[in-house]
Amino acid sequence: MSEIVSVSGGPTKPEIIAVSLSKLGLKDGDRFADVGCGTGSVSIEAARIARNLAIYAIDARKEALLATETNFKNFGIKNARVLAGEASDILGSTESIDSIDCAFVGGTKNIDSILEKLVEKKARSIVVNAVRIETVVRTIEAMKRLDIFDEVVHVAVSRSAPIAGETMFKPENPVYIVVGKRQS
Ligand SMILES: C[S@@+](CC[C@H](N)C(=O)[O-])C[C@H]1O[C@@H](n2cnc3c(N)ncnc32)[C@H](O)[C@@H]1O
Repeated sequence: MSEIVSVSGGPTKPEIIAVSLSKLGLKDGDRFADVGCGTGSVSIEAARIARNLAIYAIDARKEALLATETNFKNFGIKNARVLAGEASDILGSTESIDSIDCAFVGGTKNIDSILEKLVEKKARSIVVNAVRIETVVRTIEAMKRLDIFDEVVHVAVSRSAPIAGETMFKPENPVYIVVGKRQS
């Protein structure tokens, strides 16, 4: 089994990916956008849940794109396009992507614009991960303006760690999972 190549900010912790993808509700054949893909770990897990996904992995950082390409190759991810640049520009262009069914947003720079573009692309389900409270509030407000706000889940995970031959728990940074659904 390959080890995932990491970059700063990623990979997203597996427990956070699990809750995020369960909220997303992927279906076989969906067009899935991994916005701010970092290492691509969310796309890799998404491809285990749903068959024949068309994956659009987007990041503005060169090192993230290189890690995603390596990880996709090592984990046998097919039918994926790795797109370089500002997500709101890429999602706004009809040349790169004509429609999206579900989107995971792990990179929240320009979140208002990203959400607008995902709604224009007819996304039925959007999940945003945020650690800063200001980003959480901005995301909720933008989703309410766009009439897609569903819920926020605050996830706090503690992981076992050895101590003097026994076991203690160390807390991970809490993450807010903000969920948007198309009303219809
Ligand atoms: C926290 S990391 C994502 C981690 C990723 N989910 C993983 O599992 O590796 C956030 C990433 O989003 C990217 N990013 C943030 N805002 C962006 C934007 N507006 N457009 C493109 N990339 C963005 C950053 O470059 C960074 O690589």
